[in-house]
Amino acid sequence: MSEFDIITHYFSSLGAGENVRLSVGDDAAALRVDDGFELLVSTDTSAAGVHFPEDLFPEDIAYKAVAAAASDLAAMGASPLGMTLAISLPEHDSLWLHGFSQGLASASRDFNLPLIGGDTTRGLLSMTLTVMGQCPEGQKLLRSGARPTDLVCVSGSLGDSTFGLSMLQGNERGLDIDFEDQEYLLSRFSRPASRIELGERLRAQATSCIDISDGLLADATHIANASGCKLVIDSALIPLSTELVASVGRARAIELALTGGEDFELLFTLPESVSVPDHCTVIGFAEAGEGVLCDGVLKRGGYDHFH
Ligand SMILES: Nc1ncnc2c1ncn2[C@@H]1O[C@H](COP(=O)(O)OP(=O)(O)OP(=O)(O)O)[C@@H](O)[C@H]1O
Ligand SMILES: Cc1ncc(C[n+]2csc(CCOP(=O)(O)O)c2C)c(N)n1
Ligand SMILES: [Mg+2]
Repeated sequence: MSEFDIITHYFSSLGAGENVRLSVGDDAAALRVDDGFELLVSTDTSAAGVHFPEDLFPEDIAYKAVAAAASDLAAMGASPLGMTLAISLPEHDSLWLHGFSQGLASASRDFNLPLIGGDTTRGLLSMTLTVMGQCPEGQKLLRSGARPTDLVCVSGSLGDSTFGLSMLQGNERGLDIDFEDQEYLLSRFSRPASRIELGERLRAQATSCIDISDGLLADATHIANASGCKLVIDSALIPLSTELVASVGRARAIELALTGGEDFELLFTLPESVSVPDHCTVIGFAEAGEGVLCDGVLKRGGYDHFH
């Protein structure tokens, strides 16, 4: 199969969407942005051995890569318009590519991101997704707007994904974990959610927002630094899944939530007057100062590619 056969066979049928004017097949794609909206663009790489174990199911590799990229649109309060995929493949493996394109199709549907273009090359397994979304002018969510007295909130539950990865890597064999809990925790790593609807709901309400990709402490530090204030967090308030607590106990679950990363939940600040959305939890507040104070101690930590 040639490069162009691969594109035609696996990557050319997911490109239709409400705002897509021109899709796969030309030298560039064209998207329409609605009147009064602005275009938001974000790009994310997923590399074998760095973002996923090489032997993860290809369906999950694709799904996770799209979810991780879509999560940055959610963090900005953007509504999805489309995505491009630059993929490098070590070889032509039709079984692998079939699975990959199935996962890509599911994620494209779930996150409302038509695949409008890309690039296909030979190389170490890696994919770079560029996602595009739109937001009414002036309503996008930034990291920089948190103000003293704002509430610090987080969606969903934290820590599941990093523990799911640890299970996949065979590090948790000593634990006796219920089969359904295992399934849930693994899926939180390989099929993460992306909180697009929550991001849209937070437009013009949240004073700051970020998605949790590097871990709660690291991403809270990004909000604190960008906003020029301190975030005060009570670890006892961090939302944890019953599955994670049943598997590792509360103390380790909190540690995983603080530093694990790839939960792809939203961390945001709200003025006290705004009601907290469903499935979100208040874990602290903002005050004058700098850094992240967790249980009375200034803390840092989380995932860093070069540490
Ligand atoms: N090589 C680069 N060239 C230009 N800008 C970059 C580069 N790498 C990162 N950035 C920009 O730096 C900022 C912070 O990037 P970072 O990767 O920490 O955020 P993110 O995209 O939310 O993270 P994640 O990759 O976990 O989703 C973003 O605005 C990003 O676009
Ligand atoms: C095989 C394997 N080892 C480790 C990890 C954990 N991991 C990789 S990147 C990242 C943060 C976000 O990255 P980025 O900032 O590039 O989006 C985390 C928590 C993984 N997913 N797979
Ligand atoms: Mg992000």
